[in-house]
Amino acid sequence: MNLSKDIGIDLGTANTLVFVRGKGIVVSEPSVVAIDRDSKKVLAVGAEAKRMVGRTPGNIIAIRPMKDGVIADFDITQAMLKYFIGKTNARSGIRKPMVVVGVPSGVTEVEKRAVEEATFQAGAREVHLVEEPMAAAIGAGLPVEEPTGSMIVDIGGGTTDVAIISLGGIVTSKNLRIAGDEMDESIISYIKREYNLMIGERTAEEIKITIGSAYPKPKEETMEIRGRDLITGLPKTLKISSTEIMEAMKEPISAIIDAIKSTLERTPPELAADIMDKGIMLAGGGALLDGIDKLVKQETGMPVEIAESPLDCVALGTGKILEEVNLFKRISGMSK
Ligand SMILES: Nc1ncnc2c1ncn2[C@@H]1O[C@H](COP(=O)(O)OP(=O)(O)OP(=O)(O)O)[C@@H](O)[C@H]1O
Repeated sequence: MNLSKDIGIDLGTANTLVFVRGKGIVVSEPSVVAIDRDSKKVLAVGAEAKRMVGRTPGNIIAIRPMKDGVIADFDITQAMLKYFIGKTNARSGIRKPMVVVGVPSGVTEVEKRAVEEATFQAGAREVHLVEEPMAAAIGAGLPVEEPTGSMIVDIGGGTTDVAIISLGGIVTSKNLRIAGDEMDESIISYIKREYNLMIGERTAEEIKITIGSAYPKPKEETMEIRGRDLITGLPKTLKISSTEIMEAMKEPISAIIDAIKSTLERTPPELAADIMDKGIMLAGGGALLDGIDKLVKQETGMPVEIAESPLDCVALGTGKILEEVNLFKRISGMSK
């Protein structure tokens, strides 16, 4: 019998997912915390707090404590983790849980220690960190332990991780602090520049998910959006097209393509040959962007596949690491 309910966490910029050993993913919520500005009291966490973003009265502020994949606000991250871990009932076990947390590749030692510390404070007995691209590759079902090259591109909210993995280790990787959030920001600036209309972050994300694409759509789509006219100061409705949105998001998307290309350029020839055969696996919420697979294929000439549940890969990977002790021992880069 297990005395503790061990858990795996994808502590993401946009979403936090928690995997409980033997159960699977039990929490999947936005990484948002609403607090009272004066008392600093936490009022809501997760989905409930996200609904408040951009709609909060003066004394309530909604905070995304993770930025660019790392902790931007320590106390709030810790409160958020405590809440999510609490939701799993993991602390009701006889022993406190062992926790495996995914962190972006390329985070500094200081950033790693902050994640560890926040996880301990939130009630963990033992904390192990795994690099997100490794966890994502495991979660996407890539044969990370085999002597063959696998390539994973994890496009999240704050970071894009690109990695070539072989024999349980990351051979080459690149971490880019450009991902889904930058796509939203570029939609905001495009609409401001072209139409003098101010829209919020949530609207921008909705536009991206509804009509955004990385590759021309077979048929143009349109969408009505609402915002505040910067000249009159009044609310205004506007119709926007998928072609415009594709144009608006060009910069962050080409930065992601460049990161993929430069990682391929640094890949040892034998492994590059494996990738040519087996292709590139896309994971993270950004893999759901319409046409991103087509664009990556066109720009690299490699076969491209989208993971089965792109948003769940890192959490599923941390879960597999918890469940398979041997895998845990064999993959390098696990740190305590
Ligand atoms: N259908 C979709 N089309 C385009 N983008 C999407 C779609 N669904 C989700 N996203 C984007 O995916 C991002 C979130 O992905 P994910 O949950 O993998 O990130 P995260 O793990 O929280 O972030 P990070 O890895 O940077 O810490 C957000 O920017 C979200 O807007």
